[in-house]
Amino acid sequence: MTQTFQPKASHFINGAYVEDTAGDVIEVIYPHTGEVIATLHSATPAIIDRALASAKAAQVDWAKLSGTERGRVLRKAAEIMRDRNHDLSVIETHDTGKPMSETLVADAASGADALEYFGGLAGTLTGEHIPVAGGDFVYTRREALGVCVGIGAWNYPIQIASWKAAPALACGNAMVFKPSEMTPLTALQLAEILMDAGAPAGLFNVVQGYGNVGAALVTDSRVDKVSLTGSVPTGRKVYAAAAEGIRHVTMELGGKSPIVVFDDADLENAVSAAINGNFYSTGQICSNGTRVFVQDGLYDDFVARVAERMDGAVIGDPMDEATTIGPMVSARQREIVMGYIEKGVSEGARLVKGGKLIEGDGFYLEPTLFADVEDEMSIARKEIFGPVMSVLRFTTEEEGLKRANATEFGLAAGVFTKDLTRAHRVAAGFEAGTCYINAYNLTPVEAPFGGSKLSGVGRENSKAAIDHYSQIKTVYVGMNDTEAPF
Ligand SMILES: NC(=O)c1ccc[n+]([C@@H]2O[C@H](COP(=O)([O-])OP(=O)(O)OC[C@H]3O[C@@H](n4cnc5c(N)ncnc54)[C@H](O)[C@@H]3O)[C@@H](O)[C@H]2O)c1
Repeated sequence: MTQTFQPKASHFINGAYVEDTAGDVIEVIYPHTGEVIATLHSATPAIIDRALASAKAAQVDWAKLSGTERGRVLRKAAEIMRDRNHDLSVIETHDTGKPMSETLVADAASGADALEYFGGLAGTLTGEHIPVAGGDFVYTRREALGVCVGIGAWNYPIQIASWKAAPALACGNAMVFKPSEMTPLTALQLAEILMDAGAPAGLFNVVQGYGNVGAALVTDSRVDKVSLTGSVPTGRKVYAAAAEGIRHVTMELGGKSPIVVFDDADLENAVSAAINGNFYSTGQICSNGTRVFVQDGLYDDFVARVAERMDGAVIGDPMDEATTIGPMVSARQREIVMGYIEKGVSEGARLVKGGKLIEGDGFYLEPTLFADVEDEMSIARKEIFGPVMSVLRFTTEEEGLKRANATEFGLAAGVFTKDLTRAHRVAAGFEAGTCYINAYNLTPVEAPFGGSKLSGVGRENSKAAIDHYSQIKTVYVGMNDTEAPF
């Protein structure tokens, strides 16, 4: 019998758990067994109203604190999150199906990094002094936006919540966060941690719900900023809805990123990057390098070596720390991925390995390798969001780069080569927000992360995120008599 993870109530508002059973039921399912591990309720209009009202009220005094005082709370929260890492990882593994070997190092751990980083930055946020003609001067104040709404995807629940909350709170904002209905549990834990760290009630609120709850939040007149992590279709809707109220937005959306491997690349490193960039989190990562372009001279060896190393994957119980591949998040997501695998075969790609559904209660499927993939095939164009690697052959640098960029997405891109000048030339040529040279999919909080083209607007993490959670007020100071024509 699977452990259950029923929280005290569905929502966290004004410093306390709150329930309203009138909302639609949300069943939380453990992807390893298909069993229900918690039952929550989607937010009703009354719950949404309470959450926004408490955020609005809490923000005023929070913004009056010094950055150092705000930062102290965030850094304390980072410490608590690290202390609770194991328990948080167990919940995250049950919520998402991702193996403990990942959640122990990549989820709450990254969330804690964000809280610590922005906690440190909070006290450094200042405006500037600008001398102008005649002894007058201008100074700027970096001010909070107000109430920020965060909306999360299901693949990195506590990481996404923390990556949004940390810069928002550091800048003096309050937040109402809506996790994905698929993975609603750990955002509540973040709310508890912030309270335990000394955050005022109402500063960080969690409301559960389906897309309609997200939509209601985005259009409320009390909301100043919306940060979404999700798919492009949802991004389009949320961006448009936010535009109605001229709200600030950050859009972290989908991708179909390329990894370009040249003949002179270190084969094992390139293969490792392609494995991580396609199979980590069972392929459910937005920035995955799902189109692997390999130059002629290395092509056959590369495909053979990936296939060989795939034999080392340990698929199964995500609670076993030896497991490296867990189930897909849901039966539905597995169905979508199986549909793409079938398309890959029917459109003529060479299925080198995997491709089959694994029977049982959990939502498992085999990690899958396609070679001889052509640019126009569905598996080379669409975001699959599953463990499916497509290898494509290329000959010249110019051709490789052109084909790598021939996508509507622009989230990430990687190049593997030992040629220093080529590495930088290709990185400069990539149409993507986050690029890698001889590395892939590393997302330290110190570095900006985000997409270009349809993959999004704005940046998370790093100092760049501050610009997306604050605004500049200009104060002109007259030091002279004011002249008028009459
Ligand atoms: N760029 C990034 O940082 C990043 C990170 C992780 C995932 N993603 C992307 O997320 C997608 C997978 O996640 P998903 O399936 O949860 O995405 P999704 O777009 O289906 O849902 C994302 C969130 O939006 C909410 N939502 C749905 N409709 C809404 C509406 N009309 N108004 C407001 N909110 C609404 C959902 O309830 C959910 O919380 C993939 O495309 C992936 O690439 C991007």
